[in-house]
Amino acid sequence: MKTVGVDHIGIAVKSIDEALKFWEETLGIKCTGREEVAEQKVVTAFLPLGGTEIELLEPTSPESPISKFIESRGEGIHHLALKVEDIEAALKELKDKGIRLIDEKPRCGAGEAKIAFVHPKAAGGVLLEISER
Ligand SMILES: C[C@@H](C(=O)O)C(=O)SCCNC(=O)CCNC(=O)[C@H](O)C(C)(C)COP(=O)(O)OP(=O)(O)OC[C@H]1O[C@@H](n2cnc3c(N)ncnc32)[C@H](O)[C@@H]1OP(=O)(O)O
Ligand SMILES: [Co+2]
Repeated sequence: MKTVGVDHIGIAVKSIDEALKFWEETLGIKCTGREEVAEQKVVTAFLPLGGTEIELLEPTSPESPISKFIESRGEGIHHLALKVEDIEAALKELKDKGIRLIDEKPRCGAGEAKIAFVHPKAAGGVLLEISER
């Protein structure tokens, strides 16, 4: 599986506006845009930083995975996304290795990326996203 870098770090927040007061105003990291990803029940805000990005994730409904995460664990780091060259090949390789996958097929992510999640139990407690842009 060819991973080519950290695509982004996903951070669960109750309110992107609220969170930007810290990430933009206090730290000076600029938000380059927001995008709703309806399938994931989130609005995302991306803040490019040194070749990777911070992805702020705000839930759009109580059924959103982000709502559940915040309810049980509070706001904070939600997932790590690795950039891969070929997500189909990566998923096949992980499946062949018996790695527990949340998504066996890629789904639509922000910025027209193809994304898929590996279960946290298979990644040492980290929710791992793989992303092909
Ligand atoms: C827009 C897009 C993009 O970048 O383009 C995105 O990022 S979308 C980002 C939002 N979408 C997603 O997260 C989709 C993938 N996530 C999921 O399918 C779900 O959230 C799961 C990760 C399967 C968790 O589901 P759920 O909360 O219903 O199950 P659960 O509470 O029983 O959790 C199962 C076990 O995983 C742990 N767990 C849950 N969420 C976790 C997380 N974010 N990081 C690490 N561990 C986590 C729980 O503590 C529990 O462990 P214990 O049993 O030890 O207590
Ligand atoms: Co993500």
